[in-house]
Amino acid sequence: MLKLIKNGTIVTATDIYKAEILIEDEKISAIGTNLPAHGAEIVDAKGCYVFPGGIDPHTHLDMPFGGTITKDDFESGTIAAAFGGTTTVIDFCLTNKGIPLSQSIQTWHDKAKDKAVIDYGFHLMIGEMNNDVLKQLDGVINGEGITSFKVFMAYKNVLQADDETLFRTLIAAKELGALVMVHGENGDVIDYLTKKALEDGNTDPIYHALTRPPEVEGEATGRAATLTGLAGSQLYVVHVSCAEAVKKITEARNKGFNVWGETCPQYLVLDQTYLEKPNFEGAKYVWSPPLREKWNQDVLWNALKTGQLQTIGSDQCSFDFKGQKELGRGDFTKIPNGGPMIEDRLSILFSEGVKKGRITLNQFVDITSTRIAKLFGLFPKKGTITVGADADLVIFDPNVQRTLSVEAHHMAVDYSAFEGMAVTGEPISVLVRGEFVVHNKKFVGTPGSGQYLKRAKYGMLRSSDQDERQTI
Ligand SMILES: NC(=O)NCCC(=O)O
Ligand SMILES: [Zn+2]
Ligand SMILES: [Zn+2]
Repeated sequence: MLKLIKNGTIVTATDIYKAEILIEDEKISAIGTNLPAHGAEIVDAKGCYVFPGGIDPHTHLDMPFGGTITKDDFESGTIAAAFGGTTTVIDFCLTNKGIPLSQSIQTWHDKAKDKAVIDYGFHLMIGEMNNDVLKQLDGVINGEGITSFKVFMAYKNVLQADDETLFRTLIAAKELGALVMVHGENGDVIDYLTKKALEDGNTDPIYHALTRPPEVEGEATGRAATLTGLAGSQLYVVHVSCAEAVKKITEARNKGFNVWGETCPQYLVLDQTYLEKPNFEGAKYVWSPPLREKWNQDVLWNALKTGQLQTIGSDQCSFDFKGQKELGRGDFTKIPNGGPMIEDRLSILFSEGVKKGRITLNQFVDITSTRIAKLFGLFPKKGTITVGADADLVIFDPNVQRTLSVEAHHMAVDYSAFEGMAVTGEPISVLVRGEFVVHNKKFVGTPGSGQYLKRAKYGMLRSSDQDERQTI
């Protein structure tokens, strides 16, 4: 079925212009003015921007963590993502030591395949590195098209890997063409500080933040960056929350190291005082790294503006307040770490970023979509509006005023991290490969219609699942 999007303003990472978009067989087949309709369904985007679909490089859907399992799975999570203007997620596939990687990947395929309403890929957690794991990586990259690995430097005795594992993963990634992602916090120091806090009777949610000071994020980020330079490899630091970590990334980049950084909407608009909310409500804001003193927000916005940080991920990892976050009443270390952000990523960046003059409209597209597609081997199939690209499009009204709230959102979780926040701008309709998933603010998608994405190696282009081409 043909569709013709008319009267909208197309925005890419580089251009802003008025034109029509013709969609045919899942792809953009023409862009121009006065395009022949050929019986196409006409989609009126008057007064709206047309963005490439958002790509969320950092989600945890249907993930066991903290003695429970995230509330949003691949169905509710991707529906919420679509309402927020995201058409692709890259979720973290957890692994267990000694278990074949293919088994863990299959578990993640099973979680996603009948549920996702938008397209999806996986990053693979590396918890140990040895010859047996090394042998399996060729299949992971060339078979599964998983071209990014995640190493946790925190969560001691749970997910944390040691420095040898990180270093060997960096070396392997360089040889194989993968991007290494790190959760940059010093897990050993955090482990000591949390034990000490509990011994001293400090059990409230605020101690989650006080036992993970910015220095432990800066130290781990700097260590990972140094090891990346030594290995001549490539690194992507997830969920950067503070000035200390931005500084380490900037220093590494200034030395010419291939180091990239992501921040998240929560660090841009919320601060550490949220963990002090009474009646244990601070638990709603417990995630890692923690929220920081407010002044860090200016540093993060400036880093996005100047390119010291390049992307924004949601770090969606949602737990209900009732029954899940409450597991940590009387012991903050038992509060499941994570929050619900998948739906609000674009809206917050647009409203607080573009509307307030902190970033440009083109930067907004680059930060939420294009750069992510390039770093994670999806460009130009995803991440831009061009002939031949997947017709993943967001029709976005830049003038709607609304309030973020648990009643208005579509995540399965029982609270909003951004409750009461006024934002300007809203995705009105969202298409994935030419089909509406959200149409005039109503969900019209189908669970299971989302496709698994095999991604190109680091620095390579991807036009289809089969096609990997020249270095960007
Ligand atoms: N961020 C968080 O607290 N939970 C999700 C897991 C992670 O990204 O560290
Ligand atoms: Zn993390
Ligand atoms: Zn995460």
